[in-house]
Amino acid sequence: MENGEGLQVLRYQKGGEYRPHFDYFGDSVGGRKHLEVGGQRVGTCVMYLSDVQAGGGTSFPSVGMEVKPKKGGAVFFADVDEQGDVDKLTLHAGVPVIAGVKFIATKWVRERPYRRES
Ligand SMILES: O=C(O)CCC(=O)C(=O)O
Ligand SMILES: [Fe+2]
Repeated sequence: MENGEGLQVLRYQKGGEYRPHFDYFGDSVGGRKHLEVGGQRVGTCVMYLSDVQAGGGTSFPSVGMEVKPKKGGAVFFADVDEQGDVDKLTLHAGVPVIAGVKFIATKWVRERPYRRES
C-alpha cells in the first residue's frame, strides 16, 4: 500500500475499548511533528482478524453507523474530505467487547512517504 504506515495490531479482551477519536493529526506540537514527516493521515483501514462473540464493533457516532467485526472483514474510510481538509465526521471508536476477544490490524495511509530511504 502506497504511503502506508506499519501495521498496528491490537487485541481487546472483555471490556476492552478504544474511546472516540480521530486518526488524523491535529494542530498540536506532536501532531505538527507527524505532519512534517509524512503529511496527514488520509485513510484508515481496520481489518478484523477475529470474530467477536458480543460487542466490539467500530462505531461512527457522528454518522450513526457501527461496523460489526467479522473475521476477514475490514472497514476503510477517508480521514479527509475532497479538499484534503480533516473530516470531523470520521470520529470513531472501538466499542467495548462484551464477550470474546477482538483482534484487529489497522493500516493508516499518509499523504506522502514518510520513511527515509536508507
Ligand atoms: O477497534 C476499533 O474498532 C477501532 C480501532 C481504531 O480506531 C484505530 O486503530 O485507529
Ligand atoms: Fe482510529
